[in-house]
Amino acid sequence: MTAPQVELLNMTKRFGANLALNNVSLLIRSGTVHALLGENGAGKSTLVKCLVGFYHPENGHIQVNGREHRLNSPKDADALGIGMVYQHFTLVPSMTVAQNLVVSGARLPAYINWQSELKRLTEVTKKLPFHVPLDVRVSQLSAGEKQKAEIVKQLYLGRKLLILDEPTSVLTPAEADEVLGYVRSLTRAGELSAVLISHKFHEVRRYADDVTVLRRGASVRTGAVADLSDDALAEAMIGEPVSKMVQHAPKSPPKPNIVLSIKDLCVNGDNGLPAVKDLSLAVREGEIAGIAGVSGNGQLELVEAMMGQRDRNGTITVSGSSFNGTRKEIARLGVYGLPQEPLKNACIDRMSLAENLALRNFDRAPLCRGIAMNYGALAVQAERLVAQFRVKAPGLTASMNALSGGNVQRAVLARELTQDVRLLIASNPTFGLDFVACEETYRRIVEARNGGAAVLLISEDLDELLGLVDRVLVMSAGRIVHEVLADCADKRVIGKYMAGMKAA
Ligand SMILES: Nc1ncnc2c1ncn2[C@@H]1O[C@H](COP(=O)(O)OP(=O)(O)OP(=O)(O)O)[C@@H](O)[C@H]1O
Repeated sequence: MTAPQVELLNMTKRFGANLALNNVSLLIRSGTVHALLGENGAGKSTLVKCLVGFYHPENGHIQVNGREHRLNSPKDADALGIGMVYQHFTLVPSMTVAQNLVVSGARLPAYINWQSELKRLTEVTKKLPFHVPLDVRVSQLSAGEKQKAEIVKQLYLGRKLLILDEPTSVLTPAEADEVLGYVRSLTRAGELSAVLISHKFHEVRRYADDVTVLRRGASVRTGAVADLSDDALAEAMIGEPVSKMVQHAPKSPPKPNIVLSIKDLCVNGDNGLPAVKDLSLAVREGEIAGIAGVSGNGQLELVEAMMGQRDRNGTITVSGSSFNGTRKEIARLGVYGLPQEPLKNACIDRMSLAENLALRNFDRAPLCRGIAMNYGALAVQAERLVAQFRVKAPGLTASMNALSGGNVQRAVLARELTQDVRLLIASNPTFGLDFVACEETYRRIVEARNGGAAVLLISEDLDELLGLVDRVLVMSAGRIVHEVLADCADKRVIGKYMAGMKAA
């Protein structure tokens, strides 16, 4: 048996006055998958970053197979066979998968024998239940393939404790099953121990043996997954009994006026090849139109072209006016967005939370008087939005960098959804959110629709999409290949179109 037993004991970590971990202990039994659950900002990432030597706790220590170790840097974790697959990608886009894997080792020889390395790599990938193309540049891979390559990299590096931070958010349900099923089979064979951070209860139930719930930096519940119901886990996460899901306001039928109209849109991807091909669609007032599709089928390029961040051919109009995504047009036409990776695409990470909350209206009264900023009004607005959307942050003046992933998402939601929204473009808006925040996001999107906004929702989560939208459009290889009213939608048919097949 080579899978280690790893124990974290009494870990305490502060960021300034913020106690991110408060005396947390965690036992990862040899050959098991241990799930970590917790609301956004509960301390999950901080805990695992201590385990990979990235953060240094003020107190506490780590034992591997009963022996105490001090992790001063990620190199120490590497030497112990501990590795992590992050939410963001770490592979070099301009290199092939094989090149990335070979140069990822901590110690590189002066001379690389590519032939023998490639042989070794082929041996590793041959055993996998999924395909990872070794000779393709990472920039050409879909998000799902990149995520699989990240996992293969860790296995190739010989990790014995693998930490997976929300690994399935960019995978289709079938891919998620392949990847997590494989990790579980390695743990069951005694070759690996694993930590799985996830917000999805069904994933925890299916793939994890044990679970620990963190709340506000403390471990509040731990045990075998089989002994804990979903309600018990949810209650441990939020600290009170869970009331049933938020009831969405009843929907009113969409109005005939078209808000967003896209005609014959063509957009190239980063590789210079067409990513969106002659795409046309329309979204009406009071309607949520959902774009379903496996990531990497042109959704990103479509959104970027709509928001003026990418060259395009074809026409886009909002409420009858030509739309190029300029700041003036956005304000005049009421176009707001919840983009993917909000820290990168919707925030200025070094600026404060309060400043980021004002990015849409800093140049309008009451936030500015003439050319002078009114910092008092900026703070009042930030306080109101933080309370209303329950953003947890070290303070209003903390930089966006200091917020947990889910709280960045909440802050962007707060900023975008409290404007006069006439068109909302939401791209995987619940990526990384805990279940309470997901429900809140759904409620607010539905409220925007019921208030008369047109909503274009792009989501790789088919269940989420079918639960929210009025009409589904399936995007595959840059085109809309299928369209159906949500009430008549058949998940299997949509799945086939998503996979590029024609339904019978
Ligand atoms: N580099 C940092 N500087 C200051 N505070 C930080 C830093 N990183 C995390 N924090 C704070 O520590 C707390 C725990 O954050 P952490 O990222 O560990 O939460 P999480 O459970 O992983 O959340 P999520 O589900 O949103 O990813 C939060 O209050 C966060 O604001």
